[in-house]
Amino acid sequence: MPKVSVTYFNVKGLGEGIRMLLAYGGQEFEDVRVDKEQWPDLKPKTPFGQLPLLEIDGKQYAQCIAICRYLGRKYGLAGTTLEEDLLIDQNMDFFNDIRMKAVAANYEPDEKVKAAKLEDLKKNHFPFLFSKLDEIIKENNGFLAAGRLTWADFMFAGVYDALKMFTHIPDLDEKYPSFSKLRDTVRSLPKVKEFCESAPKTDF
Ligand SMILES: N[C@@H](CCC(=O)N[C@@H](CS)C(=O)NCC(=O)O)C(=O)O
Repeated sequence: MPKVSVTYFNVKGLGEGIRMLLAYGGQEFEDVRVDKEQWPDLKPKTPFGQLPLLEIDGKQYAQCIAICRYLGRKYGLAGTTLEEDLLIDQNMDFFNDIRMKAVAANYEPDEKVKAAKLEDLKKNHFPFLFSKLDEIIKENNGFLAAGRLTWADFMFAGVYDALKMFTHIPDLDEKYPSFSKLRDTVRSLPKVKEFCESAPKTDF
């Protein structure tokens, strides 16, 4: 077996999909979690100055969606046609667009501007985006695409709790039960469950 490690911060966020996919594939890996103090030294040694980072036999790979897509292909969780792959990518990118909107507002340094941006998202953008996402998941038998489990669901499940926090919509789970259900479906897959139970506990 190759020597594999995943390096990320001690949260689920963008690293969790990769961790869960490796667990699903039965690949042993070192789950490296760096803290704020270690990060400045490591940053220049990563491909793009960011985490997560996947290492396979000493070779580094970055960009979480690309990594999840690669692991999905490896473990039989990709599309069966080019068009199915396109739909998986399409819905993954849509979900990521929502995430990026929420993240951008939260990283706004001016508190007043931040509050205004969040308000605008909640009023004018999230209702459309989340109902669309809900519709997509319902049309796909509870999954993000292809009507069955794919690698994109692992990204979704890893990021969902962080996204929820960034939206500041405390009843997101109640408004759209399909979201937390999909997260739980992935986290309940036998080998994934085992990983989640043994991993450090984090809120998001
Ligand atoms: N496009 C990258 C984004 C990675 C990213 O934003 N990583 C953040 C943590 S979630 C990071 O490394 N932040 C620390 C920094 O930029 O110094 C991916 O998908 O992997």
